[in-house]
Amino acid sequence: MPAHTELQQQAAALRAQLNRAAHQYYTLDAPEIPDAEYDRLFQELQALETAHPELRTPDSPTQRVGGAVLEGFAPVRHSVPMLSIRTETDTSPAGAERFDEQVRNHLAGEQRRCELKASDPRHRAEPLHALALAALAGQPIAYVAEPKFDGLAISLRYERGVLVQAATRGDGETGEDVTQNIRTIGQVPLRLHTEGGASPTLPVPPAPPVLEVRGEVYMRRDDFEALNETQRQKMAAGDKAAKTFVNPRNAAAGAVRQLDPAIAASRPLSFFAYGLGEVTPPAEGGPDWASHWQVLQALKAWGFPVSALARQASGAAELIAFHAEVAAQRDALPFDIDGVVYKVDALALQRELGFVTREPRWAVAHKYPAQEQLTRVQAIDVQVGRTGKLTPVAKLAPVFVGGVTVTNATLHNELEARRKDVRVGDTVIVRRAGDVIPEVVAVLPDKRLPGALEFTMPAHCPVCGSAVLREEGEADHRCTGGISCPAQRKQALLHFASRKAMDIEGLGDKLVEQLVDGNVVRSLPDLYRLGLAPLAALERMAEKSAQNLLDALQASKHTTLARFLYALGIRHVGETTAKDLARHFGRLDAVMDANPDQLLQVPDVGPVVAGSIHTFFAQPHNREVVAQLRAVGITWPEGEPAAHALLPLTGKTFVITGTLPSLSREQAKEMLEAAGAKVAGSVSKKTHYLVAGAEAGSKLEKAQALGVPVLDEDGMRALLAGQAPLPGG
Ligand SMILES: NC(=O)c1ccc[n+]([C@@H]2O[C@H](COP(=O)([O-])OP(=O)(O)OC[C@H]3O[C@@H](n4cnc5c(N)ncnc54)[C@H](O)[C@@H]3O)[C@@H](O)[C@H]2O)c1
Ligand SMILES: [Zn+2]
Repeated sequence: MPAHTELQQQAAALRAQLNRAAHQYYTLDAPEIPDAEYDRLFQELQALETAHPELRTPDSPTQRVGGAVLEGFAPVRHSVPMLSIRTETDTSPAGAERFDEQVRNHLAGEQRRCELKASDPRHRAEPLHALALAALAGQPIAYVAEPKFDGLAISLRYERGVLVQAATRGDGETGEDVTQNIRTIGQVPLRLHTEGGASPTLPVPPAPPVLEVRGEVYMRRDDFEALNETQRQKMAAGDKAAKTFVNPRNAAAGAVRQLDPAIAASRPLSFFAYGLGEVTPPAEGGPDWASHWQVLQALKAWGFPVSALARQASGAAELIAFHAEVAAQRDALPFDIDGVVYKVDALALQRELGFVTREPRWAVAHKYPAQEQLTRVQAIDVQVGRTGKLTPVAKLAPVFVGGVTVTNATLHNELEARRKDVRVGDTVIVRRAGDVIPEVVAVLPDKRLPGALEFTMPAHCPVCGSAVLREEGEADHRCTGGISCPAQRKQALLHFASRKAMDIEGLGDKLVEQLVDGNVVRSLPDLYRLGLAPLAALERMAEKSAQNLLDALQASKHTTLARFLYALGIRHVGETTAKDLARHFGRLDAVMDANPDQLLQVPDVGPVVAGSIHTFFAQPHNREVVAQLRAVGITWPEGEPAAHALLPLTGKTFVITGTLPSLSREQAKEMLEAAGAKVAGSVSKKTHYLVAGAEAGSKLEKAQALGVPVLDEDGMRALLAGQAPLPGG
């Protein structure tokens, strides 16, 4: 048993560590350690203080909630404090059982106090609530189970149904006035929906004079990824102020606690309501809730988003089932949750249970495996993708995060790796949430080993040795080896075979791996030269599946030009662009021989895409691949060559206005477009002709002012028939 002063020092050290982390997290929205690490230290301190209550100090993080009010925000005093929730970190079902047991134990304790003699100071005068007695008699307790959203708590104050103030939790007693920022969140009603209601099936209670709604502001994962992608692009473009966010929670907290509402407005935030603060009921006909579930229904009726996952649950068994069910959905949810919350449903029982320091006794947060963990970088590898993009990947000491063991985490590109300054040997925070690839989000600088070297991108492709290039204004480095690079060959084959490309069923990862590694397939046309015997000789390949693959290859030979173009894996040519190209040019040769100017004629093709297509077909080896693919029998129906370029009105822009004598505007538009013209919605300097009918208004005036030639329907028809000279053209 350590000496007492030693324990004191241990407690003081933990408190210092936790206080620093809490400041970083709550006040600065920039945590330095993962939550799991914080929770571990917190529990260590809690255990120490429980074993030795004399070590507890009033300023201990175990005795307080949240953080300080930031300078610049007006403080808001919460008339009903905003508390924390006790955390159950045992992620197994036992966590739910323990909570149910604790609730019962507390009620049993109260019952014993009732039974004591009136002379005993521990005696309790008023009897236990009937629901408590029922629970003690062995009836399952009614709970509500909800997801625990990973965002930041907000209190919304409505007076006579109108949002008047929004505040953060702060230290639980005093929060920050963030009304301006919260108003920018579309999901937060500015006025309670009391008439008609948000849902026609729910009875809508009248608005109480004062209603405080408590809930969580959060950022959806897709919004978060998009925000970080934008930030990365800004950084690549040289914006020094831009930075990426560690996780959706911090991005959301940073946006809400932002002194400039314009910035807050530009960050995509969402909201879930889950409870109430102060409520002043009207004299009569006001809310008369008996349960938390009823409160949630009322919130929904007033127009607040309430999670569809929230559910009534009877006894520990149903809590356990809920925990498991939501766990199974966790990765697929559009937002982060770090656990579920169980709440005693009956408000009378909640009152009976009351609070301890910073937490209600009637609720518990039952956690899931953390989505962020600490681990060590053992190496930084560079992977080469289908298009030759080089991605630095941190090889990690295996770590259980977000429910799976992670050994790789992306560093995106050299710029990101350097900005985060990830080095071999570093202790880092890894995040894995949902389907997103695990990511190193930050380094713990204190734990860096001496002599650790800064990361640099290799000058040569680690797979094929070709030179590595970074295009002007691009964040990514690329291998210049093309499909001669084995890394790109595998990916090129997989892409070629994929459903939206040549759709070769049965040609998956494992097989491609074997075909390329075994040098059986060196280029795309090799696929169509495969014989039954060598295929059937491959690992995990029976003659039957080999034959199936040959059949699939045979079937894939009849395709469309769009699929074929997409299948070639030309950089920047996705499915849509491939379709546009096929429609525009009709024939493959026309695409291959098009110069960038001609490519720019294709709708939605810009200079970058045009350049990429042109470069691709300028490579002799790519033309060779195409020729061989055609030689092995790949065919598609070819259309009219470069039809538009030969039409009489190609390159001319028309605007149509007013009522034409015999044509609808839509018909006129179709006729013009069939002749190669573009039909625009408004007149500008770039307009070549205005076709005007009766009651032409401002467009006619504008055309006249700009000197744009004006045609009537007959004039247009003449032009289409090639009879009139092109005036002004
Ligand atoms: N990484 C760090 O350095 C660091 C530092 C301090 C705290 N933290 C993290 O912050 C958390 C600390 O807990 P806390 O005291 O701030 O509160 P908490 O997050 O554990 O629990 C209370 C909060 O849960 C939220 N919540 C989400 N869904 C809810 C629901 N359905 N019903 C009710 N409440 C719901 C509310 O915002 C409420 O304020 C822990 O997860 C801890 O790891 C991390
Ligand atoms: Zn290469």
